[in-house]
Amino acid sequence: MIAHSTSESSEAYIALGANLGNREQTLLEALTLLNEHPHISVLRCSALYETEPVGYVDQPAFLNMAATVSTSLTPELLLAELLSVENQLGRVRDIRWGPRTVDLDLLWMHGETRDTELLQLPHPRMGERAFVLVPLSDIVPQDEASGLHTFVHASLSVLDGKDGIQRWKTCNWPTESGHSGS
Ligand SMILES: Nc1ncnc2c1ncn2[C@@H]1O[C@H](COP(=O)(O)OP(=O)(O)OP(=O)(O)O)[C@@H](O)[C@H]1O
Ligand SMILES: Nc1nc2c(c(=O)[nH]1)N=C(CO)CN2
Repeated sequence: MIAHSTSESSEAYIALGANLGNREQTLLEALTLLNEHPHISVLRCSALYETEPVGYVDQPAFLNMAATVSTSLTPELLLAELLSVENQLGRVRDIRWGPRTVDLDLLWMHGETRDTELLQLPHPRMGERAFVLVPLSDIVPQDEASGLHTFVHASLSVLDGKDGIQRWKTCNWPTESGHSGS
């Protein structure tokens, strides 16, 4: 039998990015849609950061943020929900690392590792990306026993710096929660 969810909840960390359309509204709407899932609760969100594109540079600036969720879903089903929210919000996949209405990456999940084509966990590129680490550092608690706090700060200290990352706005979700289409 395939396990769809466990009786216990785990914390998971998600990176969000957008550089097409109304970037802020799309990110907030992504949080709203995730939170509407019966087995996902959004617990914390970082500030919104405006970031220069990395990888494929000929594209508009991104807004990036990070969020903590509590979920009883397996990592595979949480990823499926992230991909579903991307699709609901109009994500089209064409250029690798290219422009997108929204990108939701599963960064880390308590006690879980995966190394399949579908899902790599922890996210293999998170330690190289200031646009992920800076928002994540807003929401990873200092007393976090998993080592994630240490990982985030150690990775940030060896990156060239935080150039191209500007704190843009405090996240007011759920007060300003975007529209979920209803
Ligand atoms: N931890 C993960 N989070 C999100 N997607 C993942 C993860 N591990 C593997 N994937 C797979 O990667 C595929 C491509 O994801 P996506 O198009 O968002 O990549 P990208 O954001 O362009 O690049 P990157 O993977 O470098 O962030 C997804 O369909 C998913 O199956
Ligand atoms: N600044 C920034 N650059 C990127 C981003 C992103 O979210 N922010 N996402 C990418 C593919 O995951 C590629 N490059």
